[in-house]
Amino acid sequence: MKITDITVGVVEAPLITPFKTALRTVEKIQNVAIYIHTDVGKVGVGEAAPTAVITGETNASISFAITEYIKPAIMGMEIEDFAQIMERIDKSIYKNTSAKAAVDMALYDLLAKRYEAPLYKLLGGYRNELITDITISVNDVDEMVKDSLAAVARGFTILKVKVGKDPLGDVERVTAIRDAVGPNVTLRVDANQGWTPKQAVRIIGALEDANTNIELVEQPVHYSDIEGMRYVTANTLTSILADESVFSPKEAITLIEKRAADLINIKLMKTGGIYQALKIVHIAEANGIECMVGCMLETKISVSAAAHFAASQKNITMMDLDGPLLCMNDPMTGGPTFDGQVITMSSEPGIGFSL
Ligand SMILES: C[C@H](N)C(=O)N[C@@H](CCC(=O)O)C(=O)O
Ligand SMILES: [Mg+2]
Repeated sequence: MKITDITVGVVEAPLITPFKTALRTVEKIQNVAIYIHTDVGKVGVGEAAPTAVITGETNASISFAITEYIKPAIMGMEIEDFAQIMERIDKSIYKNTSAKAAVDMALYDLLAKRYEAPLYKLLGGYRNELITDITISVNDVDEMVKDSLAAVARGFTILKVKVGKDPLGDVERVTAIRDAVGPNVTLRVDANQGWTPKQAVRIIGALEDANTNIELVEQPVHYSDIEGMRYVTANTLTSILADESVFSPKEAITLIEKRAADLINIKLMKTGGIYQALKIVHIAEANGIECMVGCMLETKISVSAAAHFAASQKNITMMDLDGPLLCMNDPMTGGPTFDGQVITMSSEPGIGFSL
């Protein structure tokens, strides 16, 4: 199966409510969709999210990287020569991980279609159902409590609570949410780099003293402050999850060697796709570190690819794949179903979309 063309388009979805973190506020998803065409008429589909504050990429940079660098490097290649294609993509341009991720997932879509298997089965097929958390945007306490109660009423049992924008109010935010939702809801806290190491130890300690029973705290400090991550991990009892600090397998090795986190959040937009993500999950597994699979503000196209990856591996024990649940409309038919917190894998070949 030969690659004959790669075309780039746009995928848009207004969000149900504004998405707010310590890093940014977004009201509408505007991502890049890509289609890889082949000589046998099969088409692979992928998506890239321009998360400039995390990956440094924009819509324009993603489209340019794909059409001017990645596409020329792999045009005409046979899908079956998969590792060679991946090597060419890696060498075609430095970083640009979301652009690479879109191409990588479209190629995996084609590879699985070639062998007539659902992608998650081809990758390892560990489970066929996933439970995702849902994000509670950072806002005033009352609004976050209201949003948390609404999510619980919709059946969500795991909330990912965004903090870090106003550190002085964060203990009150999380404590109020715990009081409102009761003890049976799992709370994850994501500071998106918003705290200093000392603030993080103080805030997490206060949450521990208040018996808020937080499952984990994600990326408490600046992504480049690995010593700060180590300090927070060493000085708190709550599990610390690295997100923005880990893009590549090498960064995962450094983080693990320095004991700078207890857990790793893998996102295809950070790794450059499934091929590199598999390396991170295996490095982590060999070191006894469990992984989450997360997403950026992404629609069902790329979150479905992430779901296939997450379903395939035993060592992926946490899912933050709520992108499609935050969108007003669904751009695709077919693929995994997103029904409340339950994501169910489908038996269609590839990622599963009807194109
Ligand atoms: C959408 C997901 N739940 C999430 O929070 N992802 C990121 C932030 C992504 C973004 O700003 O687009 C995270 O930090 O985990
Ligand atoms: Mg995060």
